Amino acid sequence: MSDGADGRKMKEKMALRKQMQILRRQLDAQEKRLWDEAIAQRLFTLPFYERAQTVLLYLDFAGEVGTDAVLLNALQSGKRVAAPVTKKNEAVMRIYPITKAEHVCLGEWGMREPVVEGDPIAPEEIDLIVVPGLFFTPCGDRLGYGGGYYDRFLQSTAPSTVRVGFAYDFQIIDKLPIEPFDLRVHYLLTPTATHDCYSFTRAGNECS
Ligand SMILES: Nc1nc2c(c(=O)[nH]1)N(C=O)[C@@H](CNc1ccc(C(=O)N[C@@H](CCC(=O)O)C(=O)O)cc1)CN2
Ligand SMILES: Nc1ncnc2c1ncn2[C@@H]1O[C@H](COP(=O)(O)OP(=O)(O)OP(=O)(O)O)[C@@H](O)[C@H]1O
Repeated sequence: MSDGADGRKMKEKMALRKQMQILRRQLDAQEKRLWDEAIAQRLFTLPFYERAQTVLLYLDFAGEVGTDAVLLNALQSGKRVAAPVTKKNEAVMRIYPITKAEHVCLGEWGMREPVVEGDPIAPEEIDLIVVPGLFFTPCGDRLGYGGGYYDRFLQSTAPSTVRVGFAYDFQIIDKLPIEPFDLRVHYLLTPTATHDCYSFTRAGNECS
């Protein structure tokens, strides 16, 4: 019986992923730049960004909300900036520093990754994580590509680590199929709104 319910959930997630991958690829380049800038400006005004010393960013691809402006701002502000490195045959996501915006290469999944130099950064050292997602709810639930990379990685971060999602307004929906291991984002930033999802990240707080 539970197999049937799990199967339905998986199918629902796959359909949502397909839908968003198509939608995002149709974005108008100029509109996308304006939206990316608006989201970055929202982040820059938030006290947890100012306080963060180590920031984990995803390096955007395939219509994801752009993070390059955040990368530059964080480097200029003297923060330690890092991004994930993933291998197709490995379930773990490793985090490496980016000291210069140009120190980026293409990884196995076709996404930009930091050029690996020295040791990875331990998950507990990260103050702020900008988490990628295809869909979010206003309560901070998230649907990613389905690799489970972020779900697993977030379990190993410190309780004080702030998770923030970046999304275009059309990526926000009321409800998402979620799993027991899913961790919500604490804040969700869109070009038009800053959602404070903190109260929903505590156990037992239902998203209505
Ligand atoms: N920018 C960015 N970096 C990231 C992630 C992400 O979501 N965004 N990840 C988050 O976990 C990790 C990589 N995870 C991945 C999980 C699945 C697929 C995947 O299925 N790719 C499809 C193509 C998708 C498309 O073109 O839109 C494929 O290769 O067929 C790729 C990467 C780490 N780095
Ligand atoms: N904490 C975890 N422990 C063990 N397995 C996990 C964990 N998190 C995710 N997984 C595995 O990863 C698979 C994908 O999870 P899910 O569909 O939630 O991905 P996602 O959140 O869309 O992707 P991502 O986290 O990469 O952005 C799940 O089927 C599950 O088996």
